[in-house]
Amino acid sequence: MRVVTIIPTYNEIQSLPLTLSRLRQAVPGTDVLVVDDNSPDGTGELADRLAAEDPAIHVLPRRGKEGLGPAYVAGFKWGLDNGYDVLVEMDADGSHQPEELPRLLGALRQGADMVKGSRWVAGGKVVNWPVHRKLLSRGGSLYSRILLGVRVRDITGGFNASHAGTLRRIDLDTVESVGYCFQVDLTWKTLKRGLTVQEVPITFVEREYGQSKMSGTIVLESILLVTKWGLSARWRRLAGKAAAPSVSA
Ligand SMILES: Nc1nc2c(ncn2[C@@H]2O[C@H](COP(=O)(O)OP(=O)(O)O[C@H]3O[C@H](CO)[C@@H](O)[C@H](O)[C@@H]3O)[C@@H](O)[C@H]2O)c(=O)[nH]1
Repeated sequence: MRVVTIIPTYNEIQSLPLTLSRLRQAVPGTDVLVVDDNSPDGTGELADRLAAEDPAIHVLPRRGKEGLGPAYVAGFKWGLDNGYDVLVEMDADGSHQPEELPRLLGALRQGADMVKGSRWVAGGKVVNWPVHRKLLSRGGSLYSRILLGVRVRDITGGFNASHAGTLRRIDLDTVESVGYCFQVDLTWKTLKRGLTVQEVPITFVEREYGQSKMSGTIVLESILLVTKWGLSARWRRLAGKAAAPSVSA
């Protein structure tokens, strides 16, 4: 099973080296793709230097800050073009623990089409996250569950693993979300295809270095897109054009 872990970066110069060394130690078999949006702090150049020292590390440089969604779509296309069987999403800032990746990969091996690291299932937790971020994350997942009719507890979570076949079934060119709503978008598209999404508990640790790129624009985009997808799914069901989505989680 050829695995690539895709790490999107924007201004992560302090966090990236430790995240990469922890990842390579915890899962020596994974290749890594850093997708950098021309970070002004030199993260891209640092990633190039690390890639020169380790053939398992690759870098996909992009023109400028275009958002998490386009960065992951570009990373997925690179991974599929290069023949990987499993594509992992992981933040650069240390909030996702590389040591937990083997459990995600194990669940994928046992048959799930997509595995989501989850803060909000039994056994999952967050460390040092401010109250407003906990509320935003839980509120976003609750809103998505109600509107989309799915059971996933942590649909906005960004520590995920998917089979190449799962991503091939999703038309990546139809991904419209630019910000963190991409995580909901990908999960929703997976469930809509009748594929299975399994949640595995993880511990999410607030970053020590740098800053979150969460913004009001990202929240607004999420509300608008989830509302649109939810209403359109209801309309299609009422019009008899679609079956109810799989609610498996
Ligand atoms: N290439 C690229 N990377 C980006 C961009 N914006 C953010 N990133 C990268 O995406 C990762 C997550 O960004 P953060 O800003 O650290 O996210 P967070 O606030 O900790 O958000 C958490 O909650 C979100 C909502 O639940 C999750 O979607 C996210 O994965 C994470 O769990 C980091 O590696 C960051 O550098 C972008 O425009 N381009």
